[in-house]
Amino acid sequence: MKKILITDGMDKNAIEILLNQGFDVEEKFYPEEELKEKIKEVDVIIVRSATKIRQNIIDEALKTGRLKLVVRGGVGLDNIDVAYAKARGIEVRNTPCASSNAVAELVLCEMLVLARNVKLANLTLQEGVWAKKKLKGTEIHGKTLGLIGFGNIARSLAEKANNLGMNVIYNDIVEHIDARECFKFAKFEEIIEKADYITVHTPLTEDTKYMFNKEVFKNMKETAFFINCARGGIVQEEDLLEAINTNEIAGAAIDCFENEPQPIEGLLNHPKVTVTPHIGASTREAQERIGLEIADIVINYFTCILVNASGC
Ligand SMILES: O=C(O)[C@H](O)COP(=O)(O)O
Repeated sequence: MKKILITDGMDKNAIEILLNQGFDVEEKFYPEEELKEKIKEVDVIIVRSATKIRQNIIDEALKTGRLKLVVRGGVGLDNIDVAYAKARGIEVRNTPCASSNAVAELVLCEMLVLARNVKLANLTLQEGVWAKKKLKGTEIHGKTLGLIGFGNIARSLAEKANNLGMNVIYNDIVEHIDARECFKFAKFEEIIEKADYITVHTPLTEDTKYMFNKEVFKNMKETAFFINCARGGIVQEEDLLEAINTNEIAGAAIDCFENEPQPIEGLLNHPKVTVTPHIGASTREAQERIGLEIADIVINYFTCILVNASGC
């Protein structure tokens, strides 16, 4: 019987599907040292972003040769040493589209929260201060949204923002064809200088590490907001804090931190920074879609192996 280990949770219906297909499923988080042992006993491991599948874990798996498939329920693969695993015959898969809408909706929510000073309004009212006069906000309608990276999430967000009357400009490694000409390709520097909301949607790689730093924040508008629902590490967080404290930018919304689950204090406690604990993909709908896609990936993987083995 093929054994599946799920370490960061998975939709219950999808687990049911795997059980009904005859897989032996264990759902439990193992800290690194324990995972080094556990990984030797499983054929498949299913993770989100909390579990790290680094070379040391893969090396342990190779001692028994049982691990065949690593599935990332979600998009970012920066917690898995993909090339190392694949070079050793272990397949790695993710679910690249299933959570796009959920993350795009969170970014949209963050823009409105920033525009209308919702965090400050909450904090002051909870302290008994009726700060109505100080809380005059702005509207996102008519403002410019600058997207850095134009993959599935950014495109979903671009559509929504466009429907709400925003101008959308984007930068990516390639210029995308947009027949309706709703979204305009722009240089990175141009987006930084022009946009009222800058939101990053790239993976964390050697090229994007600290892409947002002192120099970049210095060139943003004083009224602009910065949003990161992509990955910590793309942003130099100390530089972001300084830019907000010196009024170089107006504020930020951060869902992904360099050091999770213990972000730096300065960001957590700042009245102009909205913080959430990496919940972009955490909607019921997204997790259902992710679960079903994972079940499909696992079932297809083993079906193909059987078909190939029988020489069909
Ligand atoms: O890369 C992703 O899919 C998102 O960052 C969500 O990560 P999570 O599954 O750990 O919430």
